[in-house]
Amino acid sequence: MFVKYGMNSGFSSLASPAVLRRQQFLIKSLGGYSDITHQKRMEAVKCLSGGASLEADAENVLRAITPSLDPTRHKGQAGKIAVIGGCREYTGAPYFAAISALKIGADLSHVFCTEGAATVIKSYSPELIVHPILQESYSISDVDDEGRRNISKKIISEFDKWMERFDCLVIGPGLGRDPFLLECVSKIMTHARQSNVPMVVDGDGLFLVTNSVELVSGYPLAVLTPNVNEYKRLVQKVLGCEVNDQEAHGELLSLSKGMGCVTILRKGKSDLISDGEIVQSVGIYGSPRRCGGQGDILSGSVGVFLSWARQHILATERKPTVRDHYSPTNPTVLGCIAGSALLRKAASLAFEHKKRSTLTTDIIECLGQSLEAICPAS
Ligand SMILES: NC(=O)C1=CN([C@@H]2O[C@H](COP(=O)(O)OP(=O)(O)OC[C@H]3O[C@@H](n4cnc5c(N)ncnc54)[C@H](OP(=O)(O)O)[C@@H]3O)[C@@H](O)[C@H]2O)[C@@H](O)CC1
Ligand SMILES: Nc1ncnc2c1ncn2[C@@H]1O[C@H](COP(=O)(O)OP(=O)(O)OP(=O)(O)O)[C@@H](O)[C@H]1O
Ligand SMILES: [Mg+2]
Repeated sequence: MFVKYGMNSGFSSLASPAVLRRQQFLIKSLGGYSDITHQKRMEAVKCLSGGASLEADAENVLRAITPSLDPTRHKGQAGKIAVIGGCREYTGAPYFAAISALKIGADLSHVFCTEGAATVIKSYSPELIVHPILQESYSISDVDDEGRRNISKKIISEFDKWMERFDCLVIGPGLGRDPFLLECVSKIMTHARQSNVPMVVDGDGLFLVTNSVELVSGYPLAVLTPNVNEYKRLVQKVLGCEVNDQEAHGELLSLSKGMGCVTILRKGKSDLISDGEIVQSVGIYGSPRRCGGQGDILSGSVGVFLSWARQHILATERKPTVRDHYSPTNPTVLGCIAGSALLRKAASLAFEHKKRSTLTTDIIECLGQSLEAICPAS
C-alpha cells in the first residue's frame, strides 16, 4: 500500500509503509507539523531521497539493544560469534575482531583460520576458540584436483558442524586472497545464507564479494563494512562508475539497492550506513590516529550488536518498551550504528590517554569502559 501526503506536509511523494513510518519518525523528531520550518522540512525531504543523511541517535540505540546482565541467562545467550580470517600474512586482524566481540560482552568468540595462523592467534589470547581448518594453495601444492575437492569438502563439513550455533559470522578480517581458500569461504557463505545466519563481511571478504556479488545479493542479514578502497571497488563493480563524494548518500542508497538491499556501512570521517531504504550517519568524534586494525574492531563489534538487535527486536515484538526511542528498526542497521558509535567513543578515550602512541589494542581496552558509560552493567 502506498500513501500520498498532503501538499502542506512537505512530504508529497508516494511512500511505501516502511518509508511512511520513517517519515513519521522524521516529522516527530523535527518537532511535529506545527513548528516545523520550511528549511527543516526540506532537509527531511532531502534526507528521504538520499540527498542528506540523518545523524543516528546512537546512544539510544546502544541503550536499547544492549542486553541487561540477567543472572538467569546462560552461557551463549549474550552471543556466539565466529570470525573467518587469519592466514600466513595476517594474524592481528582476526584477533582484533574476535577479542572485541568478547570485550563488548559476547559469551563465546571463535576464529576459523589456517593452521599456521591458529597457533599464533591462540598465543595472543586463551579466551578465543581457534579452529585451524582453512588451507591456502601453498600448503596443498602437491595435491591433485580430486584431492583438493576432498579437502574442500572436509573444510565445509567441519565448519557446518558449528554453523548453526553462531549468532553471526564475521567474514574477512585477515583472510588473505588465496584462490583455494576463498573458494572454500564462498561455500561457507552459501551454507550460512541457507541457514539464515547473519554475516558481516569485511577486509578480504569484500574482495571476494566484489568478485562474486551473488554471494550476498538480496540477503537481508548481510552487512558489508567497506573502507575507502573496498567501497571504491564495490561502486565500480556494482554501479559501473567512479565514487562521487558530492552524492555520497544517494550513491550509498543506490549501491545497497543494486545489491538487493544488503546493509552497507561505508567507513570514513563519518560512517554512513544504508539498507537501501534509509541512510544514517555516525559522526561522533573518534580519534585522529589511523592505525591499522580499527576496522577489525568495528566488524567484530557490529557482529555482536547485530545479534543483540535481533534478540531485542524478537523479545519486544509483542511488548514495546519505554527504552525504544530510536529509529530505524532494521537490526543490521542498528548493529552498524551501535558498532560505529562504540568504536569511535573507545578510540576517543584511548587517544586521551595515549595520544600519538594509541594502538588498536589500546582502543580495544577502552571498549568496555565506553559501553559502561552509556549502559551501566548494574
Ligand atoms: N594487524 C593486522 O593483521 C591487520 C590486517 N589487516 C588486513 O589486511 C588485509 C588488507 O586490508 P587493507 O585495509 O590493508 O587493504 P586495502 O583496503 O587494500 O588498503 C590498503 C591501502 O590502501 C590505502 N588507503 C587506506 N585508506 C586510505 C584512504 N582513506 N585514502 C587513500 N588511501 C587509503 C593505503 O595505501 P598507501 O597509503 O600505503 O598507498 C593502505 O595501506 C585485510 O585482510 C585486512 O583485514 C588490516 O585489517 C589491518 C590490520
Ligand atoms: N578520516 C577519519 N576520521 C575519523 N574516523 C575515521 C576516519 N577514517 C576512518 N575512521 C574510523 O575508523 C574506523 C575504521 O575505518 P578504516 O577506514 O580505518 O577501516 P579499515 O581500513 O578497514 O581498517 P583496518 O586497518 O582494520 O582494515 C571507522 O569505523 C571510522 O569510524
Ligand atoms: Mg579493513
